[in-house]
Amino acid sequence: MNNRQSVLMEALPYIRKFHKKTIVIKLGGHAMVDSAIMNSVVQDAVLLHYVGMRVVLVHGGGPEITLKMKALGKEARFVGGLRVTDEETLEIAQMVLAGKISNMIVSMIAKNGAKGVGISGNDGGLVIAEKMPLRKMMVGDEEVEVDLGFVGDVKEINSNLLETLLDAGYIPVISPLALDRKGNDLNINADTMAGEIAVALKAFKLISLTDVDGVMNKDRTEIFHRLTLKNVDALMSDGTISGGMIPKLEASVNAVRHGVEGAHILNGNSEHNLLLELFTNDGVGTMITASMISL
Ligand SMILES: Nc1ncnc2c1ncn2[C@@H]1O[C@H](COP(=O)(O)OP(=O)(O)O)[C@@H](O)[C@H]1O
Ligand SMILES: CC(=O)N[C@@H](CCC(=O)OP(=O)(O)O)C(=O)O
Repeated sequence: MNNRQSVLMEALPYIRKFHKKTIVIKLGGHAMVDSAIMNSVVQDAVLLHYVGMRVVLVHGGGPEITLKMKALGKEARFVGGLRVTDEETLEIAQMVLAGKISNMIVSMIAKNGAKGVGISGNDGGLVIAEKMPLRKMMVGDEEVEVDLGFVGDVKEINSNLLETLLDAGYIPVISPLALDRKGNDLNINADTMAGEIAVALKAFKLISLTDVDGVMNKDRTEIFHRLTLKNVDALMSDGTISGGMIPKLEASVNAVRHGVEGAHILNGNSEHNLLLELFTNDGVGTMITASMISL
């Protein structure tokens, strides 16, 4: 077999295993800074769709929201990886996420020959959230409680709308926004949203595309290719994990704990990493599973 033949043959068992399985792919804002690279991610997603997977995209857009805030003279503040969201910030997030990024992804899907449908958690009662309770954080030596504002905790997912779209052959593109039970708007972390959606859809995989090669050790010299829930727990408590990696790993752990077979974190800035992670024996990023089983 030549090289090209062996690459295709290596993919075959995976293509067979993933056929008709649901895969939730989270496109992180940091992996969407270059439109050529983003197009390659969308191409991969369309390929997965055409080899028979049920593909759901959840997008972020944190860096772009921060840019828009700066342009309007507002400073962005994060607590535990979550954006402190006042009314004006919420409006900016809605404009950037649902108004711009979602549309852009749907157009890219169309250019690559499939049909995307852009929705947010607000649509059809997809995601019901509740304003997050006060969060504790350390300021110097002192623990203070911070109100994150219009930031939501996901309480309920009604996946009927998604199942209907998937059954009809569409690729849903979901913005991380939701309503509470009274219809008030909330900003949701995109990783949290993707994890909850993966659980509700009983997805086989949750893949998070970001701007680092995977989960790394404390001095960021090495990546962990395989982690169990126990390993993640240890990394979370020894300070190895910080910033935006916190909600990413919390979402991965939540998904795997509730039946998703594997949560993957990989670099979306390297072209076609998604295909390499799914269809090669070694993969490229970090795979989190309940225990050390081979998938
Ligand atoms: N142990 C770790 N390994 C890798 N990245 C980490 C780790 N701890 C914190 N991070 C940070 O998490 C970031 C990814 O999260 P985030 O910025 O929210 O990305 P995205 O916008 O793609 O969701 C990385 O750029 C890195 O700075
Ligand atoms: C509450 C909260 O933090 N919401 C996020 C939503 C976007 C997001 O999560 O984007 P990334 O995946 O690119 O980080 C925010 O406002 O930035």
